[in-house]
Order: sequence, then structure tokens, then C-alpha cells
Amino acid sequence: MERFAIEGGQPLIGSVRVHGAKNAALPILAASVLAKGESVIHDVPDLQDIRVMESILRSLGARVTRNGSTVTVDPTPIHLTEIPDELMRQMRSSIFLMGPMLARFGSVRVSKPGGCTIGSRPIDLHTKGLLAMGATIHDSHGYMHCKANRLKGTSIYLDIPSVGATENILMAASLAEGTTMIGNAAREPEIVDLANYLNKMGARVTGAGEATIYVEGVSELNPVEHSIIPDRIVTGTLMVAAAITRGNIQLENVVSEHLGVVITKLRETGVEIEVDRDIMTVKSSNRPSAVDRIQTSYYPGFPTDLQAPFMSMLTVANGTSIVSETVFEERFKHVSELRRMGAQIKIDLRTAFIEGVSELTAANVEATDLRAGAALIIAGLAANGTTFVENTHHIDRGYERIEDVLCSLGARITRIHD
Ligand SMILES: CC(=O)N[C@H]1[C@@H](OP(=O)(O)OP(=O)(O)OC[C@H]2O[C@@H](n3ccc(=O)[nH]c3=O)[C@H](O)[C@@H]2O)O[C@H](CO)[C@@H](O)[C@@H]1O
Ligand SMILES: C=C(OP(=O)(O)O)C(=O)O
Repeated sequence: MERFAIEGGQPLIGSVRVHGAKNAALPILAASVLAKGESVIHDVPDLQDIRVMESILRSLGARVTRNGSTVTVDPTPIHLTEIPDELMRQMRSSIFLMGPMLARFGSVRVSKPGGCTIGSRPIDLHTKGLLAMGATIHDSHGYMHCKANRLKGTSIYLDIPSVGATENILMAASLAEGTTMIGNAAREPEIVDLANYLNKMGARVTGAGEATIYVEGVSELNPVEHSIIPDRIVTGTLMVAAAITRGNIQLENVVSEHLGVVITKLRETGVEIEVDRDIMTVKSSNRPSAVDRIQTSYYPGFPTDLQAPFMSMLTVANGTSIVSETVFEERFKHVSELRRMGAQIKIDLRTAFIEGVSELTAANVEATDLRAGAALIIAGLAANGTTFVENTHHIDRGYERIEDVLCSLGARITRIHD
């Protein structure tokens, strides 16, 4: 077991580069099986979830190598179509192999994916989409065996603009016969990055980033080189960390357009933000002001993945803030831990009322999931005393060596191996 020890009270100062986006790299690595030959993907963060994706690809027979942040995948030797249950259970994104494996090899056997416990997270929209394209899915002993000769393009309307379902259908449709229309599609920047990757491979995807996506299927895709977009959630997390510590940081490799609502809300709290091409400066010298309302939503709304980190900052704001979580049913698990540190938060169903206190106090707290863990680190950076955050493995799923990044900005944080 590992935990972080964070000595609070140091303002973050300096400059860091933001790594590539986990949520773009995962579907793109899965999509690499659609091509015949070696794909080269740059700026792939070295994270636990990415290592699991690499292990899944290897377990199927693919050759996967890493050199720095460049990952090369050659799916040519793939000879198995069953994803081992122990790998499926390690993360939600294991389900990303369903669409591309089915489209390329006509068969895939998967069990229910694991992932952060932030809600029920069904996969009905993924399976409905593939069924509509002509796949058969046989459920038995906890496994789903999916088969198809060649998938057929069709019109699919998603009840919810699910990121994962949009991506799975998009990948499957690329090699289907005919045109697929995805209505009420997710519009996240990671969808656009996946579509750009597929189009480089020879796919015909239009409308990615909009609510209706069209995919004209082709019979073959080619391996290509691609660079992953910067991680907007890591960027947002570091912005909030700078704000709560009254710091002054420069973030390199940022796409500010991906963070519109986050920048607006942070400016409302009094944080100064300047953008010069892909460099963002975040500066704060005063106690933040409370915000009237934050409501998580699908892109371009406020990202649910930044709800917990943002809430940490609001615990020390001047006034009462209101934060509603509409995407996942159980994404307030950080609240009880923040209360241990002196935060004053009341919950009414899916809305939190945060009455800002002048100071947080250090405590032993537990990361229950990835972003809850990030939120506790942020709280620890500002708290009086030394905070211990248990269960670092959740945080390692999404932040590459977070303690090194924060230490390079002047934080005092160490990883303890018990
Ligand atoms: C690897 C990755 O990209 N993860 C992100 C992705 O997760 P993920 O793709 O799992 O999230 P979805 O967009 O699918 O989920 C949104 C909502 O739709 C529901 N739903 C989803 C699929 C389905 O078949 N049926 C269904 O009911 C979910 O329970 C949830 O309430 O988008 C989430 C929402 O922005 C982010 O928090 C995750 O960081
Ligand atoms: C919930 C997240 O990831 P995943 O969908 O991989 O569980 C996240 O990145 O915050």
C-alpha cells in the first residue's frame, strides 16, 4: 500500500508541461487494432490505465512497445479474441476493445468492465449500437460473446451522449459496410481526437465534435502516426491547485478552448488566467470567492471529472458555493473525506452546498476514486499540517507521477511505501 504525505501551505510557483490525455489515448490505442501494421502514437501518458490497455493488447497477441511517451502497436500477430477477465475488471476503458475487435476480427469475448465506483455505469448504449449494426451478443457466465460477419451501417440514436458508447460505435462503424449516423453523440475533444486518428488511417468520419456524426465505412484501414491531445482534466486540476495555494504557474501544452467553462468559473472566483497560444498562466493572490452554481454536464458543460478538484478549492472560498453533479450518481465520495479536514459541506441528493471556511486542517484521508484522490491532494496542498492520502493507486490511473509534478512547482509531497 502507498500513500501521499502532503505538507500544506506552499504556494505553487513555476512551469510544467501537461501530458497527453488519458481519455484520448485509451480509445486510440484500442482503435490501433483496426489497421494492418504498426501504428505509432506519441504523447501517450505513462499511467496505470494505459499500462492495462497495453497488457490487454498484448494478451490478444499484439506487439506493443514504449519508448518515452511514444507507444507503438502492431496488431498483426493478434490471434485471440477473448479479453482476460482480470484485465477487463481493472478499468472501464477495457470495453473500448469491443467495437474495434468485432469490426476487424468478427468476434470478441468480454466480461463486465471495472473502473471507478462513481455510479452504476452500464454499457447498454454500447451494446445497443453494435446490435443495431448487426452484431449478435450472447451472454453467458458473466461473459458477452459478440459476433458479426461484417457490421452494417445504420442510424443510431443515443439516449445519453455517452463518451464511451460514441467511441465504440465510431470505431466499429469505420470498417462497417455503408454509412452509420450517430445521433445525440458525445462532443468531447477526445471524440474529435479519435475521429482525427481514424480519418488519418483512411476512415471517413464527419461531424465529430457535433451532436450528429456520420461514418462512411471502408473495407481497410492503414497504420499511421498520431499525437494525443493534451489532458484537459490534468490541466484543470493543476489550475485549481495553483488557485488554492495562491500560486503563480505556467502550464505548457494546453488547449484552452477545451477548458472554456472551467476558465470562466475559475475567473469568477477571482483567479487570473492568461493564455498565449498553448501556454496558460494561472495566478491567484487572494482567498477565492464562492461561485453561485456549478452543474456538471456533457461537453461543453462543466466536466464531471473536475467536480471534485474544484470543490476542494471552494471549501476555502469566501461565501457559500453550490455544486450539482448530474452525470454520475455517486460522485460525492470526496465530501466525507474533505469534512475530516474541516470542510463545511451539506449534501441534498445530487447537490452540495459548500460553506467556505478560512482554513483546512490536515487529516488522514482516503482516495476512493481517481478524481476524489486528486481533490484530496489539492486540499492537502492548502491545509494546515501534514495530510496523508491513502490509496495512491486510484490517482496513478490518471496523473503521471503527480508528486514529481507538484514538487517541481514547490509543493512538499512524498510517496510513502508502507
Ligand atoms: C475513459 C473515458 O473517456 N472516461 C470518461 C468517460 O467515461 P464513460 O465513457 O464511461 O462515460 P459516459 O459518457 O459513457 O457516461 C455518461 C453517463 O451515461 C451513462 N451511460 C453510459 C453508457 C451506457 O451504455 N449507458 C449509460 O447509461 C453513465 O452511467 C453516465 O451516467 O466520460 C465520462 C463523462 O464525461 C468521464 O467522467 C470519464 O472520465
Ligand atoms: C472516471 C474517469 O475515468 P474512467 O472512465 O476511465 O473510469 C476519470 O478519468 O475521471
